[in-house]
Amino acid sequence: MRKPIIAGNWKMHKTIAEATGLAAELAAAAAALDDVEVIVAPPFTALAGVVGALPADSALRVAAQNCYCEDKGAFTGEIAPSMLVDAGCSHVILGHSERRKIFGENDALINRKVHAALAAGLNVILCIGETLEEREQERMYDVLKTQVSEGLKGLAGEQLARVVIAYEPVWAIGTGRTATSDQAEEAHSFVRGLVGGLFGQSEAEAMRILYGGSVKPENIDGLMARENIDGALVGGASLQAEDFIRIMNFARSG
Ligand SMILES: O=C[C@H](O)COP(=O)(O)O
Repeated sequence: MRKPIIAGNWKMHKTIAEATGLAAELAAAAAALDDVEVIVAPPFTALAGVVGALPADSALRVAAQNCYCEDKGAFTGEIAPSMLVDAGCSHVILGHSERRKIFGENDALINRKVHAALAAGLNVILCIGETLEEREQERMYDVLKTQVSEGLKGLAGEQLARVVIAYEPVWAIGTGRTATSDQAEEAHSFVRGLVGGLFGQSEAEAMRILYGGSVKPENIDGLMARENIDGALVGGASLQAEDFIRIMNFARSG
């Protein structure tokens, strides 16, 4: 039985005060849910503040939205995985489609980041997903296959256990156009099969695969009801406590 994960990606939103306030509200709600793992990903500037505002035994975990693949050095503007650990993060999101598209990150760089993050002791949420054009050209399976095999390249089984995959069809992100639960289940089942082929059946069965793309309180239960959907990576609806708490609660009952 895979424990569901509900993760909120706050992207480039929230001051330190706003982030710590929201995190405190979410932590109180997460404390009542021992059957769902809840993660929030504030912007870099708010990470230490959010961690510091949480009780020591908080059920709410904190992720960064990105990191670099080196531990230190002359990399102006970048953040090392060890710095995220120092700030109190347990997770890092890597390979988000906004990083791929806007900042030109490719699978090779993302794979280096995955290795560096795991080596520093972080858990990784690896994002994958096809664009609308790739789907319409029936290249979706090829794209997912490349992103999974290149993103996870060279990992050992112990490392894979600290990786979560987030399937986020790019056409569903921030558009209000959620993938149907059939579309999402089809992609998740394909991704689980890929992981099985690369690492083995039991590793694939243990892997949590999250869906992301316009997840809301109104559609989370239909998604969570599907066999291969183990939670959600939520953008817009994670920015206010009420919606995100509703999503967390649906994930429990789903
Ligand atoms: O990381 C989260 C995704 O990009 C989904 O964002 P969204 O829920 O605003 O569509």
